[in-house]
Amino acid sequence: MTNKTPDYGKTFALMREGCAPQWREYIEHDFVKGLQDGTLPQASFLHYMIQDYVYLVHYARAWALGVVKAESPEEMKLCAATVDSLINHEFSLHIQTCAAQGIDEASLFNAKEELETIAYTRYVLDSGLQGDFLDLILALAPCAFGYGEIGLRLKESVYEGHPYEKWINTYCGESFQEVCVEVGRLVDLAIRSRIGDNPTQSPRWTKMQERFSKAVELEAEFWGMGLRAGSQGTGNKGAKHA
Ligand SMILES: Cc1ncc(CN)c(N)n1
Repeated sequence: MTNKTPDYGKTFALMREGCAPQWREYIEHDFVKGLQDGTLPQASFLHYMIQDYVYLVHYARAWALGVVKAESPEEMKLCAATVDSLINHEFSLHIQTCAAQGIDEASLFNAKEELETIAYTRYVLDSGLQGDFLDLILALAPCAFGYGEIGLRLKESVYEGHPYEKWINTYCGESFQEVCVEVGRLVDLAIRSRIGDNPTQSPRWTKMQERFSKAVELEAEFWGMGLRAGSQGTGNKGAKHA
């Protein structure tokens, strides 16, 4: 497993370091280990994918809120490009994986949300509704950076026929990695234009780190929800359980 920190910008490196234990719990979660060695129960994976589709719907709404809250054309364009990448690319992985199990997109869209899904997505949306652009993107960023790092770490373990080959290839793939680099650029740009070149010296830094760290914790809870589903045998096809 590669442990090198990916280069997603200056803020990512600082924020990741600022919540190192929580970051480890996120990217080294048992769910991720199960994806890597293929031992994750299919029921856990399917339940997670259904919930993750719902998560991505709200996550795309939150990026669209970024378009609303942006304060420069570049910020606006980067947020709009991320909305496009989510809806027209990342969604496909979930739609195809679930379709292979007989679950269509309409059922995914109407799936019943788990508490962890509600907690994480509404936290992100509320960060943007009650806060400003920085609050919003700091709550949004761990999603991209974490999956980017996990994708790169798991890349070496994938082989043809690996049960989670498509998932791993999506997140280590060029197009998702490009999104992570662009999100890193956006976060650095937004911070520099609002609070300057030494953000850790800003009175706002502690709150900014808290915003990021909370989203990281919610990511680990989200994996936990997926694992529990497999152990309880609730990860079946029905939208009722979804
Ligand atoms: C919960 C979660 N976090 C992050 C990602 C990567 N976009 C995702 N699909 N789902």
